[in-house]
Amino acid sequence: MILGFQIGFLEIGWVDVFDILFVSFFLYHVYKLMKGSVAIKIFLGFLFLYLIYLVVKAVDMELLSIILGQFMGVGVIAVIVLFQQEIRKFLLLLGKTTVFEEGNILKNVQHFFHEKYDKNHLDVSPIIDGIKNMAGSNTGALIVFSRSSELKFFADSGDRLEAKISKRLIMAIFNKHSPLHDGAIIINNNRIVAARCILPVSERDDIPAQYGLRHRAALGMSETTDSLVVIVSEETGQLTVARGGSFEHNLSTQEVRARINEYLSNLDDTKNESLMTKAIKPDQKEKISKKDAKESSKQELPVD
Ligand SMILES: Nc1ncnc2c1ncn2[C@@H]1O[C@H](COP(=O)(O)OP(=O)(O)OP(=O)(O)O)[C@@H](O)[C@H]1O
Repeated sequence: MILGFQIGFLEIGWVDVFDILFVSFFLYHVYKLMKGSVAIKIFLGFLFLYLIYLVVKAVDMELLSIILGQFMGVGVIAVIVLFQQEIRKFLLLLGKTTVFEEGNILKNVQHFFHEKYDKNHLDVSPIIDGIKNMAGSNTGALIVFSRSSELKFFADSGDRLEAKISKRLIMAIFNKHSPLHDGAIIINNNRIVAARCILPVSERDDIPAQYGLRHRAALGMSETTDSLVVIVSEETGQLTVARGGSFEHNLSTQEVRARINEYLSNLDDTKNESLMTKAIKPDQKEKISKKDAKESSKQELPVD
């Protein structure tokens, strides 16, 4: 061992320091992933059992340490089964922060040759116009923006469209009588990739009761993927953005436009924390009335 320093009888090497730092970093990220979900309670239960096991082993309580030892032996399998959702999220998180992310290598090459390359070339205006109209008429909508991949897994859960974006198409999809209105649309690379997509539902237990499945699905999608999800509430016409496992509620269409543009231009990577400061709080129960939503839509630019 490369000796670093000594505290009393403890010899601490630099490798130990890195080991401790790495484990702290790992545990912190595991905690962040699980925060607010039921899994954190199971995780703490496991941790508690493991600590008891260590104590029991240290004081040589044979019978108990054999029983707990058996339990710890199958612990890895139990952990994989119990935490499959979290492990999936963690691996996705690892994947999306590496150069191997889908499209990432290509993007970097394009960046290298064309500094001003705009990744998505997305004109947000028709989408914002559609959102404005849907908010005014209390038409529920779920719109997923993805800057890096077409989210194939989720796109395949719905109906492939590969359609050019237009305000009328978006409104037609989410029209209550449309066979495509249920679920989410996915937008990537300046096209509507798919409609009627099923998103993963967040398991967080601190989401206020007034937010139903549409909001849960948006939050779940933002937890598991690097996407930005816009929700138009059918009940209130209120606009919400979900990103990185947080909500921003009660946004104006201009604010939604800004969030989408920031997301697509990558600016929010560094500002994401500050943008998402309005994470859901139990007391955040204000709802925009139908009238307010209509008035706010009138203040926006006229739609074509
Ligand atoms: N897993 C899912 N993936 C995609 N869309 C979903 C999912 N679950 C529900 N939805 C959509 O949400 C709709 C139900 O919304 P619900 O009223 O429960 O949500 P809400 O959050 O209260 O929204 P609203 O404010 O619009 O009422 C469904 O009709 C469906 O279109």
